[in-house]
Amino acid sequence: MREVWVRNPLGLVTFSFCLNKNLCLWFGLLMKLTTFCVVLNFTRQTVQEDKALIYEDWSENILPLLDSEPSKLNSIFFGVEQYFAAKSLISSRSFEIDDYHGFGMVPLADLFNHKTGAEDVHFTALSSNYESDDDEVDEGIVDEEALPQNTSMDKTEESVVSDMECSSVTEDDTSMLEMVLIKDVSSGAEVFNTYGILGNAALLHRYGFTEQDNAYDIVNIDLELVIQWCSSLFSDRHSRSRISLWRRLGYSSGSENSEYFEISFDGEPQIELLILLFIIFLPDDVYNKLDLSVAIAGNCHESSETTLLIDNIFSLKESKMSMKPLLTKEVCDALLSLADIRESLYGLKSIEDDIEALEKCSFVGDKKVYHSLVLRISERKILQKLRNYASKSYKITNSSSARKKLKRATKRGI
Ligand SMILES: C[S@@+](CC[C@H](N)C(=O)[O-])C[C@H]1O[C@@H](n2cnc3c(N)ncnc32)[C@H](O)[C@@H]1O
Repeated sequence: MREVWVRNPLGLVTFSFCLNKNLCLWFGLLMKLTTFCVVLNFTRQTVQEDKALIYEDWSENILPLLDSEPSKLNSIFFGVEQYFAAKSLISSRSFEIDDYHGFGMVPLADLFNHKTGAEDVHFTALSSNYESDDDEVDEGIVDEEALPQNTSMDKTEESVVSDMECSSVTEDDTSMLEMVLIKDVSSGAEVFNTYGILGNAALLHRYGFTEQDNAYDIVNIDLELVIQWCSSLFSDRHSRSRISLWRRLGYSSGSENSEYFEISFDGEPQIELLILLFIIFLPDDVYNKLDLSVAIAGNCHESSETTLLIDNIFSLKESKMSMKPLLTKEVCDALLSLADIRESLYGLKSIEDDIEALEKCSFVGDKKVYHSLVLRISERKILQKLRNYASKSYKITNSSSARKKLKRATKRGI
């Protein structure tokens, strides 16, 4: 394995890593073995699923070695707890390099701490072999031409760079990864990378830390929780049939036992949740018509009313602009109830108690307590925004329908 300094055509000083493909592939394989999902939507279920997968890996790959006779492994170092610890360490220091290399641990690249949306360095693929359908293969891989043309390196460093092994780097070298400084960094300041656009639960799960005021933070509401709430208002039969229709309309996602809805940092619920709540509150006759239309199949709807409803629902999926019709009083009240039920999962302590505890807690002292408090507070603030969203949306929808009623009445001369 070797590393070289190179200058790219734009004059950016970059540091390239020569990847040992076998090493990368090995770690890639390791990552795949445990199917560690590097997706935005980390949830409680993801943590549980990952734990189960890691346990499965350990049982399949390590346990037979321990059980084999004569075993050369000291079981003290190869228990499941040790396996979890090693796996966490690897996971916190590896990332998806690109489509070609998959997951890997890149020497030096793991030096950088993460900053959401304000990183100083990017990793770029040198060779066209890395190119995927998208121009950007992952958050760290960028188009060099889009980068700023200045660099914080001074002349002395540049000349050192040009003296080095530039000639050994070719455009088609599939083993090269380039690190580009994308903005000036003051001398002595920390240089940050980004591990991606991740909410606090994802950061905590994968890397063991959180960020205050993380604009990509989200809260998940499990489908299970929605089902429980629904069953408290309606019969089980009602809940089951409405959820089934929602699924048949194609709005469910993920596996049946790990479905959830996201609430964005601004408190906006995922449209799929609004559609489900809307379907739950449909009057029986409208529900029956819709159900029949869906059963009859595809697009040959019998009544124009049903067609309109389905069309509305489908166009809602494409455009956020038309979310308003979904925000009926019942749906908004349901959102308020769901926010309360979700909040009750944090236990008896109020958000104010959490804020007070965070003020007293030091970042360096008890990291676990610190980061769990940041996560709780951030999520609870999002739930508060969800409540504001529900109250505000209802007021807006209500006042606009009141205006429409007034207009109609005026036209009729009432
Ligand atoms: C790839 S390493 C980064 C370099 C690391 N600080 C080191 O000591 O080599 C990833 C780990 O660094 C820590 N880390 C990275 N960014 C952080 C941040 N913004 N705040 C707190 N810890 C961070 C976390 O422990 C994470 O698991």
